[in-house]
Amino acid sequence: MSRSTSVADRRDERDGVVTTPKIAADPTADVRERARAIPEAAVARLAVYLRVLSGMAEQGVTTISSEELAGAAGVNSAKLRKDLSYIGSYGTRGVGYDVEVLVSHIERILGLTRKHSVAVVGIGNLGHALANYGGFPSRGFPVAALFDIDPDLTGVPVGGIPVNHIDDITAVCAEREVSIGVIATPPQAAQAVCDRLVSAGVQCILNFAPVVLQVPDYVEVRKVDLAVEMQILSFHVARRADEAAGDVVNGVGVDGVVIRP
Ligand SMILES: NC(=O)c1ccc[n+]([C@@H]2O[C@H](COP(=O)([O-])OP(=O)(O)OC[C@H]3O[C@@H](n4cnc5c(N)ncnc54)[C@H](O)[C@@H]3O)[C@@H](O)[C@H]2O)c1
Repeated sequence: MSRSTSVADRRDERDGVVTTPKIAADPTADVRERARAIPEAAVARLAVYLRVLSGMAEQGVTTISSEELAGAAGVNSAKLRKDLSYIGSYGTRGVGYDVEVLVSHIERILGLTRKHSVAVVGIGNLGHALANYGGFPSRGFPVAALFDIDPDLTGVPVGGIPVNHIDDITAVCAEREVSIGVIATPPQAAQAVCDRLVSAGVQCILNFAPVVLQVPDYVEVRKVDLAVEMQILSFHVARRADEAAGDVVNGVGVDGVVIRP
């Protein structure tokens, strides 16, 4: 009995809905179809669920309720159930989700069934930290190549990998089958580095430099900006303070207690 389809079938029975299970002739086409329909924010949350579930699997946990998983991932359980419905995982009432099955569903949707070799370009403060971080390989992203323009860094091992000169980027990326390029150069060098990565056949770019990159349509770019994250935090703190002040003005204390004049 296939665990994933039986879980979905049981949900249909529970809800009194009779459906003919859709069996895709090509199972990978089904995964691609589902993946296209998932909102971007849900994709980010799926990655968080995967991290939590992988940690639980390592501790020997075999099933988990939506409330437990939602709590550990920091979302509410309605949102979690909605997110997991995008990938066709519904869980079983009273039992929850099979951790192993859910991990493999999410991995398939996120395209993690094969490894993605990573190249880091710009081996300064940030590049050193990324190259030395041991957490990427275990999650399917081995760091395979490092590049810098500084000739003094060429050949110097960082995190066990010798730095290559940026001029060798095409040959090294092809040889090591790099599929993700991480840009950790100063902003003024980032576009040229991006162009070189794209010419070398890299179609996924993670950009840490504070600059908007121009890329062809077939290239995916994600920008990481910790300052923006902090600005968002600051916005939420300010809004909460404004709301609390407004409540006091309107005669309601922060804990919902009515304040009498
Ligand atoms: N996104 C974030 O939250 C975040 C946080 C910290 C830093 N940054 C950004 O990351 C980048 C790196 O910061 P850092 O502190 O590590 O800088 P850094 O000056 O320590 O290192 C930059 C490295 O890039 C190399 N470099 C310069 N031009 C290059 C080129 N054309 N090709 C290859 N390598 C080249 C330099 O030789 C140097 O080793 C900056 O753009 C910075 O603004 C972003």
